[in-house]
Amino acid sequence: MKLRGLYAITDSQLLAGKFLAYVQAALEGGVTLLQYRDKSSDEARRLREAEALRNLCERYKTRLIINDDAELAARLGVGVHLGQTDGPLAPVRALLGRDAIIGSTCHASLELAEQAASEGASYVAFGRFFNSNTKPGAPSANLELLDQARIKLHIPVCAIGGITLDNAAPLVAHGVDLLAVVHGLFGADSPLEVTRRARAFNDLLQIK
Ligand SMILES: Cc1ncc(COP(=O)(O)OP(=O)(O)O)c(N)n1
Ligand SMILES: Cc1nc(C(=O)O)sc1CCOP(=O)(O)O
Ligand SMILES: [Mg+2]
Repeated sequence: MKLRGLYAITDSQLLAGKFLAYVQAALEGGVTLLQYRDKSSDEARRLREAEALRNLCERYKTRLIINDDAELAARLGVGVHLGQTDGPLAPVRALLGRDAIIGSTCHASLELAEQAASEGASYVAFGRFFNSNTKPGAPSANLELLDQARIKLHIPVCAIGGITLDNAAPLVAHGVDLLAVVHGLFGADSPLEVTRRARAFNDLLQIK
């Protein structure tokens, strides 16, 4: 199955007090991948929330990805996203098995992306493409990189960083498969608006 569509990423601060309601609203609108991103060290809460997300994802046939934490991903039988400082990919592929989705942050580097692909990444993520509320200091990437990536890479390409409904179209036109979004999806005033945004991202990607 080729990975293509909206990649919703949770944010513990942004979703405080409305976590499951907003995630469910996004799934209702259509989400290809859901990433549980929680940078805290509260292991008990992380396990509880990740289990709740796994149950929700099963209902909506969405694939769950855990940010940073391969052990938690293995425990739940789901995928993982690894950044450049989150450890090597190959042992995680061995731990999670060949069918697991493993993503790799490659910033604006095709070399990192080719290396990740050779180590068994399921997709590579480039970013950030725009100003990001969630991670303002992330290194920036541009559209030309996506053109190169389309030529050189044979795995799905994800774009991240400040993506909204107003700026996502050029990313799609330059061949992005996955649009990874925090604020542009979950920074909404109501669950209904989250669902509307998810549907609109899918329309941009021509996902039914
Ligand atoms: C889809 C996606 N792309 C990039 C990242 C960033 O990963 P990383 O560089 O490890 O930074 P943190 O998210 O861990 O702060 C991501 N999480 N997801
Ligand atoms: C987690 C993350 N990683 C990035 C990178 O460029 O690697 S940008 C980012 C934050 C994405 O959130 P928002 O959609 O609110 O900008
Ligand atoms: Mg990380």
